Amino acid sequence: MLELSRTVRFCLSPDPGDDDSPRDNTFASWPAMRGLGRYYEVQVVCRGLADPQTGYFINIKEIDTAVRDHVLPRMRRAIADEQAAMNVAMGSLMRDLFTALAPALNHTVHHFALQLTPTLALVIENQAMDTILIKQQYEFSAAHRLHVPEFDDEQNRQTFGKCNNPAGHGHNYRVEVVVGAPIDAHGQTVSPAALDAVVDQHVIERLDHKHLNVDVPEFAEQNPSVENIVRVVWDYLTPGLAELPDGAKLDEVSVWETGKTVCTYRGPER
Ligand SMILES: Nc1nc2c(c(=O)[nH]1)N=C([C@H](O)[C@H](O)COP(=O)(O)OP(=O)(O)OP(=O)(O)O)CN2
Ligand SMILES: [Zn+2]
Repeated sequence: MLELSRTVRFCLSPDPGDDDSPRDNTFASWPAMRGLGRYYEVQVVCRGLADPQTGYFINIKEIDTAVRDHVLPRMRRAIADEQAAMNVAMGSLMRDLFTALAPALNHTVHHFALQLTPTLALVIENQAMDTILIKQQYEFSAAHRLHVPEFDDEQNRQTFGKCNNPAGHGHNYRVEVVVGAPIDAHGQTVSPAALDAVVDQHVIERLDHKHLNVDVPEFAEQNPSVENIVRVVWDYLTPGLAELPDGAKLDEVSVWETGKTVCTYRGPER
């Protein structure tokens, strides 16, 4: 089985006057931005097998067309009224978008993501249509030192190199939290603002602008490596998420230590 992912970018304004723009070279987005329109990105992830002759599982242009024919008009209707757009039932909307898209792509869509801001995406999967995955990214800055007290100086230097510097060093850590949130009877789901508040209180407040080895009790006895940080963040969030509406569950946490290093944790059982 192959998984093919296609990103489609588009800009919307309540007035669809830009529908006649050329459809080629859509990397930047099509329809293009007009004035103070809105920018969106969707990711369609399909699963299947490649045709032995063409090597294609599905032509990416078919995915573009399906998104433009089925997702864009629904999104345009959803934003037509500013007040209604603010209160839209995001769970229902995601389910409607998926249900409209799936037959146009022969039901090969495994999941569909709507990127709402550079840091926030909503995801719906074909086998869990009663749940939305909310993915949000955050950042904190912290200092740390990698050091094992049982090692001698040479062993510490060999193992951790410049990361063993006694005065420590810093990173701008990026954290991505993925929460599975049930869609309620009104089509609503956990709001990103509610998730942000939990992450802020339970994670950012504890780690931001701290020296992890000195200020954070969880790292008094274990190294603040990215592997340990991601598990500590998971543990901080578990009680915090109990404050969200019933049934919201932590699905995945990722921590980037640098642009090149990321560690992901899906809990002790996965
Ligand atoms: N398995 C792990 N290895 C390393 C970790 C870690 O948490 N887990 N952490 C570090 C250090 O924190 C270090 O600060 C990382 O920085 P650096 O080695 O500079 O990483 P870069 O990718 O920025 O390095 P380049 O110099 O650009 O290659 C080390 N290892
Ligand atoms: Zn480091």
